[in-house]
Order: sequence, then structure tokens, then C-alpha cells
Amino acid sequence: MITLQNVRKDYLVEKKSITALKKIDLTIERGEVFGIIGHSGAGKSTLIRCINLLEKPTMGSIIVDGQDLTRLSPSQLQTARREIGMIFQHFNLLSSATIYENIAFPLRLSKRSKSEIDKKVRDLLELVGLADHAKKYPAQLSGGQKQRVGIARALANDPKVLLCDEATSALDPMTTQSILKLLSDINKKLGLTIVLITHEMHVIREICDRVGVIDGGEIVELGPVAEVFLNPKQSITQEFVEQVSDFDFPEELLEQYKKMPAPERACHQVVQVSFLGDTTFQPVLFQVLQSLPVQFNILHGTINRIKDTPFGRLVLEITGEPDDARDAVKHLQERGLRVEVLL
Ligand SMILES: Nc1ncnc2c1ncn2[C@@H]1O[C@H](COP(=O)(O)OP(=O)(O)OP(=O)(O)O)[C@@H](O)[C@H]1O
Repeated sequence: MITLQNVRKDYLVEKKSITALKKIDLTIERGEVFGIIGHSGAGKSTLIRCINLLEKPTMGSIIVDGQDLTRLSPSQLQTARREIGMIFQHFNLLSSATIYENIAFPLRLSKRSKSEIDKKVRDLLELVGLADHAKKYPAQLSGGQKQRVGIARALANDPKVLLCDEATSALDPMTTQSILKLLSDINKKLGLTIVLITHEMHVIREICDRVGVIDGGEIVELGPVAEVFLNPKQSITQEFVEQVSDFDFPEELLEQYKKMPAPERACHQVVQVSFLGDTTFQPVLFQVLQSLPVQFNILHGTINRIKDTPFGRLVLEITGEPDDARDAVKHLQERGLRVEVLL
């Protein structure tokens, strides 16, 4: 749906060039929710604003639904932009216009008839749960309600892509949840491709299918959210994953194993097992216990969710002869679990 090829963006500030994006190559599939996470100054806003050419890349192509936006004339670009809606951290609503008029605004720009506009605005108000607020002004709404208006306005021209620029950063946690749920529902209902930027990993975990980590104007890690969560490769990704980790394994537990005499230690192995998707609920441990003369002792564990995928992590003590313990680890791995030997 969206392809960025060799995209570079330099800003000229007081005759000095600042490189915000170095060389971005990225493909975002139709219908997916794609998240870009990075620290302040990493280049997130520049990247998302390049997708609809609010920022013109210094180099490279931006292809949206088969069209290279960098090659269009101003009027062609204006038409192409109707396919790309956008919402913002501070909502950017017209304060002197009612909610109805805010949503009607892009429809008036695209010269729709009065009755068409009326039907569309009412449908959108319904979709975002604001049917009773049509006559109010933005100042009379809460932050979450204002963002709902932003979403309705962005959807007015039936775009294929929705860009979300830190859309929940100004909202409290509960409101954030409700906006993310609305975005997720819209993605499923309308098959809309959503690209969002954020500095918060919980936003990524909540609704994204894939994530790209941006650092110093480059995508340094990319993959399905569950994989990146379970196996972050770069240290910056590990930091982001830590933000939302509720897996606080008490390391001192390992100390007592380290103190054991060597022959006894050899019969106790400590492993961390990660479960993803269906395996989370399968009796995998029981199956291994039935087939080998080993015992499992659960030392620590959590079960959580990444978007719609359940995942769990356990720290297990495996007691048994060293060969049997090794086989138990092998069996767990063969059943699709990620096993890391801690001791
Ligand atoms: N209009 C501009 N003019 C000059 N430099 C800019 C402009 N916009 C961004 N930059 C610079 O480009 C780099 C990337 O900025 P960008 O806003 O894209 O990062 P970001 O990850 O979105 O940060 P934040 O989360 O703080 O918004 C920074 O060094 C920034 O100072």
C-alpha cells in the first residue's frame, strides 16, 4: 500500500543542513496497522509527514497505492491526498466551527452536495460515538472527544490510509485506550491501512501488527510486534520493550542455585520459556513431563497480550539427570517455544 524507497530528508537551518531521515526503505501492507517508534528527534514526525508529502523528501520516492507522490503536479497531489487522512497530537480542529462543520470541512473542499455531506457527517458522528455532539464547539469537548472529531474529519473522504501523528500523546491512559480501540475497530471495519508514530511502546503493543524502530533517521529494527517484543535485537528496542515489561524476575532467585555444590547443580537447570499465540494455552509442559523423567518447578511467570496474540513467559527450574533436562529443553523448543537457559 505504501512504499518508501531510498528516502532522505535534509532540513536547511541557517545555511546548515540537518539530516532528519538518512535512507528509509519501507513497505507497509494494505490493511495493516504499522507503528513507528523512536525517541524525540529520531525522525518520526518527518517520516510520517513525508508519507503525504507535507514534507517533501530531499531524495527518494513515496509510493502510495501505486502512485509516486513525488512525481505529481500540485493539483494531482491535492487529489491523491484525499486518499490519505491524518490525525494530530493536538487535534488541529477549527475552534470557531461546530463539530458538524469541522467534519463537513473536507467534504465541502471536495465539492460534495449538501445532502451527501449531511449523510456522511451523521454517519461519521455515529461511527466515532459523537452523534449527540454535532452542534457543540471543540472547546466544549474533552481531549478524547476532540480526537474522535479529528478521526471523523480524517475519514470524511473515505481515505485508504490514515496517518496518526502521536494521536494519543496528549490523552490520559483511559482515554488513550478508548481511542486506540476506536482506531483498531476502524481498521477492521473499513480495512483502512493505519500508520502511527509514537514514543510509547504500549501503543504499539495495543494495536500494531508490525513495528519499525527509528533512531538517528534510520529504521534500525523492523518486524511483527510479537517477535520484536519477544526478541528485541537492538539495545534501543530493548529499552522500549522494558517500558511495558511486567516481567520482573527476581534475579536473586538464581543466587541460591549458584551456591549449590557442583554435582547437585548439574541436576538443576533454570530456563526462561516464552510462549506465543496458540501454544500459550496448550499443555506443552505437561506433555514433556509425561515423556521424560524430569520435574518442573515454576519460579516466576506472566501471561499477557500483544494486540490479539496471547503470550506468556515462565522461569522454570528443571530437575532431573543432565541428559534428561537437556532433552526437556529440546522438546520444548520442538513444540515451538523459545527457551533461554539462565543457569
Ligand atoms: N522544520 C524543521 N526544520 C529544521 N529542522 C527540523 C524540522 N523538523 C524537524 N527537524 C529536525 O529533524 C530531526 C528529526 O525531527 P522530527 O521532528 O522528525 O523527530 P521526532 O522523532 O518526531 O521528534 P519528536 O518526538 O520530538 O517530535 C531533529 O533533529 C529536528 O530538530
